[in-house]
Amino acid sequence: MKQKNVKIGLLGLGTVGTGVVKTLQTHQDQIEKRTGKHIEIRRILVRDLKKKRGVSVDPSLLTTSPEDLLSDSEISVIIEVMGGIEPAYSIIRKALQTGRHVVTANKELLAKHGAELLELAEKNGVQLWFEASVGGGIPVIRILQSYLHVNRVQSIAGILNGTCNFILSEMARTGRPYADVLKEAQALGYAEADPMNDVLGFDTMYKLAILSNLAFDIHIPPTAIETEGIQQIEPIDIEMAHAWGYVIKLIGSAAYTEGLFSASVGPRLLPVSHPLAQVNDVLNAVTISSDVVGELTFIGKGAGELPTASAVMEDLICLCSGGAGWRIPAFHKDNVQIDSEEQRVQTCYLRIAVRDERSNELSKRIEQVVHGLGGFTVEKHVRRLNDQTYVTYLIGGMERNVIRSFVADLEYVGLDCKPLLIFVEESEVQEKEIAYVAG
Ligand SMILES: NC(=O)C1=CN([C@@H]2O[C@H](COP(=O)(O)OP(=O)(O)OC[C@H]3O[C@@H](n4cnc5c(N)ncnc54)[C@H](OP(=O)(O)O)[C@@H]3O)[C@@H](O)[C@H]2O)C=CC1
Ligand SMILES: N[C@@H](CC=O)C(=O)O
Repeated sequence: MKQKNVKIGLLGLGTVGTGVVKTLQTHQDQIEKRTGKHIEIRRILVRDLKKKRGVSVDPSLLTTSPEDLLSDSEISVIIEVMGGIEPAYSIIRKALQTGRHVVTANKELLAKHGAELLELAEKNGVQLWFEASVGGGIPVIRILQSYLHVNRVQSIAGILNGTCNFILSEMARTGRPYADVLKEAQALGYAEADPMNDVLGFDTMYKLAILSNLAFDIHIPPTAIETEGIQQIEPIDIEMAHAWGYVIKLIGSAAYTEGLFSASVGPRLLPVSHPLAQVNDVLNAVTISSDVVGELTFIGKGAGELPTASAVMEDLICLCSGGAGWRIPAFHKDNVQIDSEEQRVQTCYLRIAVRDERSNELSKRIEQVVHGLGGFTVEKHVRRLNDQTYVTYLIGGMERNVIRSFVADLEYVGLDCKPLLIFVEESEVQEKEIAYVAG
């Protein structure tokens, strides 16, 4: 980038946009010293001109019309921190087509339209940067883009959603209910505009799709990733997991070997000794396993105003400094063969909640069916809470799809027992097996 004064069009002045403006206000000197450029925010697109802002900005910069940014020939970089598909997608397309570089934090947009937008950027001789789209302040995109050229990445696994990690850690620390902690995550600016994107696992799914595209040099649409959320987890699940030596985390993991890609997102029981088990609060962690360097793990704040603004600003600074020597990210168009994880034999946690008088009958039936399907009960616990009896199990020896269809049947036959199934990430249940427990 040749010009000394770089003029920015900012799309959005919410949590991340506010962090970007604050960081520019407090770090302009350092940026100038390091890049020789002066950064100026020229226009800011918002929805509501009257809204109270968390940072002081000249009100004349605010506009509700994207055209005010796109028609300003002085603007050479668009920073998109508004979220969602439309109007972000159309504005970014126009920005790239009219020769503007784009920096975005929008994981949904990248996961769904990354290949097309990167191609459009290349065609128009501009760049599209998206470090903030995964892992908040952790520079994991940069690592995949610019550090692992000689390595073949075999797998990626991690905690990729700050909101869910905050909810699960806070529930574990305080015993507070899920809905209560979700509200706090929203107030702290961690959650998406629609927090269902966080708790149903979609945000992690988008991030895992982006990482997979970059790490494995293949095209992975987000729909290829089996996804479950944390919305059904109750304090008792966290407590029982803990009693049996586990911690519950929302994990996204993907592997690519011999042309086969497999990936999933869902709550998992991690043994307390697992490296990701002690990654708490809003922290994210990503482990990349590759053939030459081995395992690399990165931990840092995965959401929030300043950590995310840091990633956006680092992209902007790289862009201003030429971004030399970095591989244009792949996002190849060829589709890849998807391998289901459903045939995997995996230990699982099963919880049912029933009215007292039915708990004995139902739990006996569950144990018999599990046994009949080749599984075995490793642990069992019965707890009375309010007007319900919670029966929790650790079950071994069954394929994912077999236990899943058994649990679906429990619901199908009208047993109002609120079943919850969570798979164990790593386990040694063959050694810990105690016996088949039947009444
Ligand atoms: N929050 C976080 O910790 C992180 C967020 N991200 C991503 O960054 C992006 C922004 O997130 P966040 O800052 O939390 O979102 P917010 O909801 O806090 O802010 C969104 C901003 O965009 C503006 N906006 C939204 N839609 C429109 C529209 N149609 N027209 C004009 N303006 C619009 C809003 O205007 P107004 O204020 O007037 O309503 C608001 O200023 C998302 O893609 C998110 O996934 C990525 C990493 C972390
Ligand atoms: N809602 C997201 C924000 C960052 O990507 C999260 O909680 O991780």
